[in-house]
Amino acid sequence: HRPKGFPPGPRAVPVIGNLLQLNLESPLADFERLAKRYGNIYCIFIGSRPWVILNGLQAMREALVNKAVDFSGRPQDLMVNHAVQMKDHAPGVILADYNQSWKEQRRFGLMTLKNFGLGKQSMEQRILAEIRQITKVLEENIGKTMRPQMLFHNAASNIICQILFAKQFDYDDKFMKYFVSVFQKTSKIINGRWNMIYDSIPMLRYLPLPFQIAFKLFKGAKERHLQMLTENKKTWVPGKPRHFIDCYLDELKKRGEDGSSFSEDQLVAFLLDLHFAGTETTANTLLTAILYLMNYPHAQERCQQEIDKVLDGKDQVSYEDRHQMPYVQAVIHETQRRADTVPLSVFHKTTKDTELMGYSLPKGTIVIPNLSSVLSEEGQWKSPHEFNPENFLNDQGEFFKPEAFMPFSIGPRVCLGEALARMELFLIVVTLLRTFTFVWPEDGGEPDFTPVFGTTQTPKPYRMKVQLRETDTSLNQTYIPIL
Ligand code: HEM
Repeated sequence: HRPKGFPPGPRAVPVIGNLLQLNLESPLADFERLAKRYGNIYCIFIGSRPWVILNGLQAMREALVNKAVDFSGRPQDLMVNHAVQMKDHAPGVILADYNQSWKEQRRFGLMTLKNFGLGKQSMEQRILAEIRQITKVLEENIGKTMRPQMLFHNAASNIICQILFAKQFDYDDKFMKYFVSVFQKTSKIINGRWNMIYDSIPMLRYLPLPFQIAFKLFKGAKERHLQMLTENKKTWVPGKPRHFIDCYLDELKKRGEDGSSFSEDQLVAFLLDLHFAGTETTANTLLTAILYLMNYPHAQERCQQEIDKVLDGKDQVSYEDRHQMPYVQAVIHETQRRADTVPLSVFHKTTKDTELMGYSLPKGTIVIPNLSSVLSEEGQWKSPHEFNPENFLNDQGEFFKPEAFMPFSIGPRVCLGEALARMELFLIVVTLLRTFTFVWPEDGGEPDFTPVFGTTQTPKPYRMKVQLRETDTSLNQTYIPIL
């Protein structure tokens, strides 16, 4: 049943709604087709429930920024809630509804991440430490062809683990491998065929279908995070925080029983949120970066020239150097645009009866920001459908960021880890390109740039050839024969 004044959409059938009209492997092409037919706001039915899809910059800005309060809720009764949320009073931050508790947790999370950027053991140092591990693995593979999937997942996971637990794991560590695998698997189950089926047909929820796997995996992940918390509590010294857990425990102690939203259950939920969101997103963006750099060797070479010029005589890159590297910045942003890492954002919900571009949306309507549609929207980009760093360069060759660049979403729910993610992408890409050249193997076949759909999209698995750059003399000694 379509409420009065509701956005238009395809006719739905009872019980399953529009389910059979969507390609459940990836609904993105269907969403684009429906936008052409019905406009930038339309509605589909998943089961008996309407989902309103927002497309294009204008609708996104109108809802998420101009009417931010009305559109910043989160649905509470979808498969993802049932899978991730073990306790009602501890929703964490990603899936928390728009309320005081979410505000407190989010503010604390932002502050804590920011404070890690200060002091001696700054965020930048932590990332650079991880880059040394990546470089070691790549050095072992010079002249060889390797699959980089695990490497970048391990590295991204390790950076967030340094913040959460002050731990940098070896790449064959069991704890780390467990989480990387949980995140890879669940990211595909919680957005795709299985969540749509679960959310459409409640009757099927108890059958042994793949969504049960997601439930089990998240439960296991939470148990391990709880273990981490229990262990760290034994050595916690109030007022001397070593990592995120300690900061949270300090806050909890400070607040006492003040009725705020802080609790150990919330902390465990927060750890999972940051660990998950911090691993899959950055890893898949990096994988996309290498995929494009290999297949656009001129772009790779131009980055290397810029890097060599700016870093001449320096030991290592610093995040400040980005201001002198407009082309590298453009390439990284273009990679993010093409990676389209979180295509449908995290689902939103209206917090009250509201209106959007002439349509009425009752309180509690599920709203899906189709970020993917903005990242390739015609009229917003010089080359909307191709890889072209010029999308981010003006006529003077200076870096600029078009308004339609929103891989982190916009508005009050904008990605909490944006600053960290951008720092990671810059430091990692620059350091790797300074030392290595990445080459698409001769027997690599035609590259396929279409990502595999999920909450986070993944480039199709590929192989890369690692070459040491000729300019790096320290590792590239020439043999001089003795006469
Ligand atoms: C390239 C990397 C990343 C991308 C593309 C990305 C993208 C996104 C998007 C699209 C959202 C949903 C925003 C919305 O609901 O409108 C989000 C939320 C979030 N992200 Fe990220 N993210 C990235 C990295 C990270 C990292 C490294 C962290 C952890 C430190 C993180 C933590 C979060 C959290 C906690 C939220 C929930 C915010 C809230 O609901 O208030 N993300 N991210």
